Amino acid sequence: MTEQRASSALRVAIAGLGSIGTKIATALDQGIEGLALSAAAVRDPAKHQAFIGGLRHPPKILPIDQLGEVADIVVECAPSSQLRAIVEPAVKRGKAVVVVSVGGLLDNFDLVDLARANGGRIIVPTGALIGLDAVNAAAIGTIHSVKMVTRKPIDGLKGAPFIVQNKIDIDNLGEPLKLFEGSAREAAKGFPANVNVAVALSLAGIGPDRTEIQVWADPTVTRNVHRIEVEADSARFSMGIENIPSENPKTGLITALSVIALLKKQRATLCVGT
Ligand SMILES: NC(=O)C1=CN([C@@H]2O[C@H](COP(=O)(O)OP(=O)(O)OC[C@H]3O[C@@H](n4cnc5c(N)ncnc54)[C@H](O)[C@@H]3O)[C@@H](O)[C@H]2O)C=CC1
Ligand SMILES: O=C([O-])CC(=O)C(=O)O
Repeated sequence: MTEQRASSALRVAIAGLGSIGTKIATALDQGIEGLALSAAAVRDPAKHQAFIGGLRHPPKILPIDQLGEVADIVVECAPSSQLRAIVEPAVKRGKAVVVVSVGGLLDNFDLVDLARANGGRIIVPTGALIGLDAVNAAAIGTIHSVKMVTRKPIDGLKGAPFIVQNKIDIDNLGEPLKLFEGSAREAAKGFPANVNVAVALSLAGIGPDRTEIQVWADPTVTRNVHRIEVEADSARFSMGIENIPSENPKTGLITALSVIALLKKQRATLCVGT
């Protein structure tokens, strides 16, 4: 990147260098047109020293609430418990925040008003899902129903609050077990690290209370499988995706790629898809 291009580059900061964050940091470090990695926040700097030192242009390491001071776009990819601490200071400064822990937005929806009041933005990527462009388009008309069925391997569901609180033994399942059926809002409470996709789907369409979801623990699958049916006045469509888990078994590999694709669009001359 020339000096002139570097100085006009959009500065991106990453909150959380886990499964998703490290892939985004690597992509930015390798070069995305018009973007530069300016900073990152980590919980335990010693643990990330080797990764950060291995980057061509190591970013500054800052506390999560300071990322908006050195970035135009902050990418949130930490646990949802950290969402507010990351998003609030950034949108107060009028910055854009890409939120992947989108389930956490439901209990912090005032952040959207805060962003609006300060000229900030909250951007939810398609993430581990598919087809939010079509859902957005259908929502311009009338969507009658959105139904989603999620199946995950046992490792991808372990520790979910719904399973722990209801003392459900999923370790010895011989066949698929339906754990939950209800709204995306309720699902996000019971499975905060599993159904961000359902919340993203709901925000693109008819909201978290009307979007219906089933969550299955399925010992017969090796991928995170999501199937969606949308019934609208413009179209009826079915979508499905079978995500290969990343090193975090709860998180599909495609999630980080979705954010990288979104970042690429920020300065791309040719943009395809909404
Ligand atoms: N929207 C979507 O489609 C999807 C969203 N997700 C969500 O994305 C988020 C990130 O997922 P992964 O990268 O797989 O998680 P991960 O557990 O691999 O990484 C999270 C990172 O955040 C770090 N962290 C925790 N507290 C921190 C703090 N106070 N300051 C800085 N860093 C901190 C952790 O040390 C860890 O490195 C999760 O909330 C997950 O549920 C996951 C998959 C799909
Ligand atoms: O990666 C997936 O398949 C979906 C996921 O974890 C989430 O929505 O949080």
